[in-house]
Amino acid sequence: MFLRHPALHAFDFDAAIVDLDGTMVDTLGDFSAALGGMLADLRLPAIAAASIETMVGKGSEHLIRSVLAHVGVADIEAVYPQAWERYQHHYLAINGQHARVYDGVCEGLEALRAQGLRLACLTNKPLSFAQPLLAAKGLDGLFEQVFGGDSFERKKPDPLPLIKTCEALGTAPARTLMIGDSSNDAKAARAAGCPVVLVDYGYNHGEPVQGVDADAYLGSLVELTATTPALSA
Ligand SMILES: O=C(O)COP(=O)(O)O
Ligand SMILES: [Mg+2]
Repeated sequence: MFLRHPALHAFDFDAAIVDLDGTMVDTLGDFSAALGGMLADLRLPAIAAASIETMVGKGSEHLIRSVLAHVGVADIEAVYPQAWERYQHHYLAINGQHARVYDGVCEGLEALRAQGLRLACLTNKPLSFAQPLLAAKGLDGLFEQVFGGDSFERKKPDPLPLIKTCEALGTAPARTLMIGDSSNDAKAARAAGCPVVLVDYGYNHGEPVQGVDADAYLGSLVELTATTPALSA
């Protein structure tokens, strides 16, 4: 199939790999609630959601270490094991309750599937957080494969998770489109040889996503649908 977006006319795809946080679901409220519970349990100061937003995208371990540094913990590794245990406890208790699916996600992905693309979800979130979240938001049925930040030896921006996801789908990276919201998705895609589009409404470490090397930037996943014959032919 051909995608409608002007920058993508040259590409022909068999599958798409879709990021979760900041691309399909706005999870900042969940991150904020879980980290708030963790910090309270550790008797540490609270952190604002705006600060958390800049730290999301490289997985839970990186997020927890960044938050501990931000609130002034000197010996992060000494606190880390308990912080991770408390974070996991709180996240699983509220998973999805302070999160919402972005406009256009279901329509966009259903249209890609209707045109024959195979879909996988690849997130840096732990798989045990990702699976219940997708199910709670009614997104789980869209994907043949779901992989988390702990599914492979390394996380995005390393290309390994994308290469492994292409292998699981049985598709060539050059014919597998990465759809993400951050430099982690784009760097991983470039290194794996996958074309990549980025949404402009997610979390990119506080930086405008247009500054990241990608094939196109989207305001909504519906922009990926090939409903315009003149453009999709
Ligand atoms: O957990 C994170 O850091 C973000 O996960 P993502 O890969 O779905 O954006
Ligand atoms: Mg993301």
